[in-house]
Amino acid sequence: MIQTELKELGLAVEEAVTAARSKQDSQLLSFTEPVPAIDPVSFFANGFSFDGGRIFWGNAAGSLMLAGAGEARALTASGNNRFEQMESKWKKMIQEAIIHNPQRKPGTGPIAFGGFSFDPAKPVTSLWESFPDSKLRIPAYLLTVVNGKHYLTSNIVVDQDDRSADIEQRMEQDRRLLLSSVTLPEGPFVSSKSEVEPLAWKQLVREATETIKQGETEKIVLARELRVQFSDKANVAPVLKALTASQTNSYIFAFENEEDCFLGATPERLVKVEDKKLLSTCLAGTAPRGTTEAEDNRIGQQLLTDEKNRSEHQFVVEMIKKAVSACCEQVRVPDEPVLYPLKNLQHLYTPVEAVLHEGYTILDIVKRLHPTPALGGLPSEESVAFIREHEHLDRGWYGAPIGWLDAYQNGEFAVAIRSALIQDDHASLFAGCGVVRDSNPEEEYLETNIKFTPMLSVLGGQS
Ligand SMILES: C=C(O[C@@H]1C=C(C(=O)O)C=C[C@H]1O)C(=O)O
Ligand SMILES: [Mg+2]
Repeated sequence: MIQTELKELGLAVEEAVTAARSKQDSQLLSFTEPVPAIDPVSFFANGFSFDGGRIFWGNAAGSLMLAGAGEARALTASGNNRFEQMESKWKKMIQEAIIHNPQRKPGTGPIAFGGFSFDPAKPVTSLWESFPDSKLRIPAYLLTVVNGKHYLTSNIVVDQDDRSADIEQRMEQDRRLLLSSVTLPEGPFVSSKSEVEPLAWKQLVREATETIKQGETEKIVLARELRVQFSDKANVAPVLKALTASQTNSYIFAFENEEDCFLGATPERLVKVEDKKLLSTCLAGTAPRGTTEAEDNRIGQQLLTDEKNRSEHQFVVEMIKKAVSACCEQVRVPDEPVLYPLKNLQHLYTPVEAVLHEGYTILDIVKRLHPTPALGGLPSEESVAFIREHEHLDRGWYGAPIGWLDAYQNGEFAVAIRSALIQDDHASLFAGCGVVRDSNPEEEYLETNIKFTPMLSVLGGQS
């Protein structure tokens, strides 16, 4: 990494052009500067015409938001060692970049943002054909809002025959467009919806409980799909606006790939790393919210003591604790879960804190954690094999890590649940649940129904 001391954009661009000429290859320049406040959803909306697609991220704490437009570079990897491949591609790219980012705030500079498929060994159907096994994108333009301060990072690929003046002019035009105020278009409206094979899904839940009773596994997470048709091509920006407003306590994410957009509001952190401090989350076990405070409390208390839900949860705690302990010190995990309330439902929640051992990166942790028993099952290999063989759904990026990392060893990945894949005038929504020994197919079916509601309502499918 060449950390430039240059203050002026013009000088940085000239330095990049000179570097491109001397190595006779393209040069990535990343230039970060403070900018006046702008709503990240407006920035996202303004970015619709940039090649490659847009990205969006808002963390559950509300302290970091990212909005990106265009694609300066893309890193892809496939197969079993996709996390290692990604790590080495990312390191190489950062080493060769010219980076101007005096303040080095988390989530600024040349970040890589993207996701991974749930199971690279499962055949891909046409549904997810534009989403590779794994893809991290370095957006051309990135707005970072961190602790209320706004930064713009421009990631520019400079070629040997580029002229500095032309590049600066193009950047000036782009930033004027992206930072301008905008009126958001109308959100989508669902004209029809259809559940994919609900009866076959319930039957599969029954089969999973049989498999568990035979002692082959202890927990298997099964998911299903709900398809919705819109009256017109769907606009994503107003959906993000609605999710940000309605789903507090959740990570709001979007990854647009050309015409398709995968987005959601997930409560489930996989891992966060900042200054070597690691946070992970065990989230499993579900109940609805009550309509009155008294009813809500009663349901919550029941959830906290319910054996079936506690067992779903405990499998996750044990696995995450073990995986984190293998590469961290000072691992702290409370003995008992607490409630994690969301708009439409509540979960059992156990936070995990630790300090990363020297030499480990966030992608090492993502690799060790994915899939946790919150999305795969326990033991992992057997439950994922069951899902691969029996589940009809092509999960694609659903249920898998989505998030970002920066050049300073910070990053955060969430588990992409409560999500939808929007494709032009239709979308697929995904929801799953943890099947254990005494799961009841009808109850699990109802649980997945509630898990569809956060996305369904912002897509104009429910009041
Ligand atoms: C699989 C999903 O959620 C997971 C399953 C849960 C459960 O079965 O209780 C709860 C939270 C998540 O771990 C989903 O929302 O699609
Ligand atoms: Mg459950």
